Formats: sequence, structure tokens, C-alpha cells
Amino acid sequence: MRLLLLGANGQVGFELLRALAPLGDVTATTRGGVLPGGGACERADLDAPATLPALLDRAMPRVIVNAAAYTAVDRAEDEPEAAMRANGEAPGVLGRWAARHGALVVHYSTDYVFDGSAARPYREDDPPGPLGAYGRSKWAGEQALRASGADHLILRTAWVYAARGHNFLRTMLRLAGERERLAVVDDQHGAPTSARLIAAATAAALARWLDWDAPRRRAALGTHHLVASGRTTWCDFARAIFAQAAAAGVIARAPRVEAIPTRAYPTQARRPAWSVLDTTRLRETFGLHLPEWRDDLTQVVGELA
Ligand SMILES: NC(=O)C1=CN([C@@H]2O[C@H](COP(=O)(O)OP(=O)(O)OC[C@H]3O[C@@H](n4cnc5c(N)ncnc54)[C@H](OP(=O)(O)O)[C@@H]3O)[C@@H](O)[C@H]2O)C=CC1
Ligand SMILES: Cc1cn([C@H]2C[C@H](O)[C@@H](COP(=O)(O)OP(=O)(O)O[C@H]3O[C@@H](C)C(=O)[C@@H](O)[C@H]3O)O2)c(=O)[nH]c1=O
Ligand SMILES: [Mg+2]
Repeated sequence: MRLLLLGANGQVGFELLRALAPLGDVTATTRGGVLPGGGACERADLDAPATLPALLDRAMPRVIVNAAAYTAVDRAEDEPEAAMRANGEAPGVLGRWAARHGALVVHYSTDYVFDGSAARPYREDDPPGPLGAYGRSKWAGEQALRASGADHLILRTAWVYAARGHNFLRTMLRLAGERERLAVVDDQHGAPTSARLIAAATAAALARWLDWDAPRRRAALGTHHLVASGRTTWCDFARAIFAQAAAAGVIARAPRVEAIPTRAYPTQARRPAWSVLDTTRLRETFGLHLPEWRDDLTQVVGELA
């Protein structure tokens, strides 16, 4: 079976390279045509969605896994059109090709499609209300993929981090070497989720899905929330990172973390105060276990030690 992976050099894409390998023959793509290790691969630029069908015609995948996205939340406020091309339009192009060829699209979306005003964990069919250009573009991409008529799994995740790439954990570890104290927002709630967990859960769900008969497959399609269990705030996440990293010898000593309200940390984009996602549908549909975010963090800190 042939799979096409877009965004193989991102946090999630990199982990998917390994996790998807047992499922079939994976064609990896990046924007620049270079893999994280330096090797060559196919190019796929989401910024030029019209170029994607030619690549798909050559690769002829049974499954398209789209881990590429415009993920710079603040920068998207200045470049909403670029965010919209990659996140909003490209998924529709992938979906229309997949619908014509009977392929499945696995696509990732975000907690930032919600406005964060809920009083309980968000379910898949709760109404969206993105607060910024990134969230709006990701919501548009979900809608375009749904409208394409392709079989699809939209996996909404949140607060993604890994031992490599651009993420909050790496920012905190860098700041630990530069500062004795930090101020981190304590009024945004969510579940930090490692790229490795996302990739492992995606591969497990996909393997099961491919094994099922048509009615069971159909019932499992659509949108699922995929995040680690439990919840925390960015401030408490920072403290957990420092405690675990200091204990593992990854940093010499933990800086002091002061809890601040969002208004004391101005950013270009507004972020939801409540990003907690209900994962019941994913867990029950695919029989998956999602570890607590602290245990997930321990795995990633272990990679750095
Ligand atoms: N990061 C997070 O906290 C969260 C992410 N998500 C979603 O999860 C998915 C994976 O995110 P994550 O792994 O964190 O992302 P990263 O920011 O780590 O990686 C994004 C990847 O997309 C690629 N990319 C960006 N623009 C283009 C383009 N125009 N054409 C081709 N490739 C492009 C990047 O390539 P290059 O290196 O060349 O720029 C990079 O490989 C995305 O759909 C994202 O929206 C959801 C919730 C939280
Ligand atoms: C570095 C830093 C950040 N913060 C705050 C800002 C922000 O509210 C929060 C997290 O900052 P970041 O810039 O890492 O977060 P952000 O880029 O908004 O992360 C988001 O990325 C996109 C792609 C998603 O889809 C979301 O799920 C989410 O993970 O921490 C502090 O309070 N103090 C600090 O020193
Ligand atoms: Mg960021």
C-alpha cells in the first residue's frame, strides 16, 4: 500500500516517518525536497495548492497524510493570505484528488478553531469560533476537506511539542540557560501533546481502519480529538518541563516561573483561554489509550537526556 506524507520535516511529520513505515510504502515530501537527515525527497509546497495534483498523480497514494501547515500563530496575523493558502485551500485540493481516486486523507487541525469560552472539554461537533488568522485558516481547511467528498480523518490536536523543532518545550529549555526567572501565562488551559504520541496514535488508528469492513470504516470517518489526557496551563507546563528536565540532567537548574495573566503577556494573536478537547470519540472508535500529559512529557525529556 502506498502512503504520501506531507510535511515530513515538521514535528509531527518527522515522527510519522517512523510510525507509518510498518503500514506500507511511504513517499515523504517536504517543501524544500530535503528530509530532516539531509536526504532528498519529493517536494510539495502547500503555498501553491494547484501544484499538488501532479505530485499526487505520480505518487498515486491510497492514503494521504497531511502533517504540513502554516503554524506561526502570531505571524499569521500579518500574513493571513499565506496561512489561508496552506491551511485553508491546500486541504481542499488534497481532498478533491482523494475523492476522485478513492483515497483516504488524514489531516491535522487544532484547538485554536475554538474560541475557548466553553465550560467543559470541547467535543468534535461544538461550534468553532477562531480568535485569529491561524485558527480561521485551519477551520477553513477542515471545511474544504469535508466539502471535497473524500474519505477523511481530521485529527484535532493541541500544544504540540517534541525534542526537535519549534515548540514551547524547546523555548523553555533555551530560556532556562539564559534567565533566572520567567513569567508564563496561567489562565490558558489545555493538554500538551507530544508529536510522538500523535504519530503513534495516528498510525494505530490508521492500521485498524484499514483492517475494517466498509460500514465500520465509514462510521469511524470524520473529526476526532487527539490530545494527551488531563489538562494544565502553560505556566504549570513550564514548571513541569523544568522539574523533569532538571531531574534528568537536561538543564543545570530550573528557573523560577511566575504565574501571570494573559493580559500581562501581550501577543499579536489572541489565544483561547480554554483549549481542552474531549477525546472520547477517538478512544472509543479506535480502542486507543492516551497517556497523561505528564507521562508523555517524561518520554520526550528522556529523549533529550
Ligand atoms: N504545533 C502545534 O502546537 C500544533 C499543531 N497542530 C497541527 O498539527 C499539524 C502538524 O504541526 P507541527 O508538526 O507542529 O508543525 P511544525 O510547525 O512543526 O511543522 C510544520 C511543517 O509544515 C511545513 N510547511 C509549512 N508551510 C509549508 C508549505 N507552504 N508547503 C509545504 N510544507 C509546509 C513545514 O516545512 P518547513 O520546515 O519547510 O517550514 C514543516 O515541515 C499541523 O496541521 C498543525 O496545524 C495542531 C495543534 C497544535
Ligand atoms: C515564551 C513564552 C510564552 N508565553 C505564553 C504565550 C502563549 O500564550 C503560550 C504559548 O506560547 P507559544 O507561542 O508556544 O504557543 P502557540 O504558538 O500559540 O502554540 C499554539 O501553536 C499552534 C500551532 C496550535 O495549533 C496550538 O495548539 C498551540 O500549540 O505561552 C508566556 O507566557 N511566557 C513565555 O515566556
Ligand atoms: Mg508558537
